[in-house]
Amino acid sequence: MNNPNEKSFPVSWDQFHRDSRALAWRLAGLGSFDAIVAIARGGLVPAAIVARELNIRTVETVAVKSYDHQNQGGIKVLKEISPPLLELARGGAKILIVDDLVDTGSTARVVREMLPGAHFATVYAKPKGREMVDTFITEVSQDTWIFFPWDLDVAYVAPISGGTD
Ligand SMILES: O=P(O)(O)OC[C@H]1O[C@H](OP(=O)(O)OP(=O)(O)O)[C@H](O)[C@@H]1O
Ligand SMILES: O=c1[nH]c(=O)c2nc[nH]c2[nH]1
Ligand SMILES: [Mg+2]
Repeated sequence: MNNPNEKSFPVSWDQFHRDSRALAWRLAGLGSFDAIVAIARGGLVPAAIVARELNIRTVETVAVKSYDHQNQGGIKVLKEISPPLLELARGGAKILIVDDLVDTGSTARVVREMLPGAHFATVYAKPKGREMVDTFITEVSQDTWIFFPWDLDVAYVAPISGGTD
């Protein structure tokens, strides 16, 4: 498959922490949540930061795989939400779903169906998927690939002039 991501948006740990905290500030204005469901793997880091900021101790996971590197495949649910969490939701608890980003919205659609009344929050959103998210912090264009800090390393970059030193 050709890579439709012409632009790249690399995010440092520092920036990701700031953006996740900004998400927590915004969510704090919406009242309290009883539990978080993190969409693993990408949602684990922002979920931990939001859980710390909002003092939410019940953190559940759902594991969804949609991409191999930058190529989207079929959606696979690798780990379902646990029955006690679903029971909590059915009993009227306020559930917050957290992911790192929404791109096409496919992952969000699948998880929303599992928890219809939950609030869905991501740090970043692309235009195709933003309607699927209740709260996000930064929008990036559809042709941009976001590089998260856990996928990056410090590496040499050639000078703008094209030379090697
Ligand atoms: O809106 P979509 O087009 O569905 O894309 C967004 C999803 O894709 C990425 O997960 P990925 O499938 O790469 O798995 P990972 O979280 O384990 O890296 C990202 O973490 C989101 O969960
Ligand atoms: O690291 C990632 N960056 C992205 O922009 C993206 N879109 C879907 N899945 C993604 N993973
Ligand atoms: Mg993911």
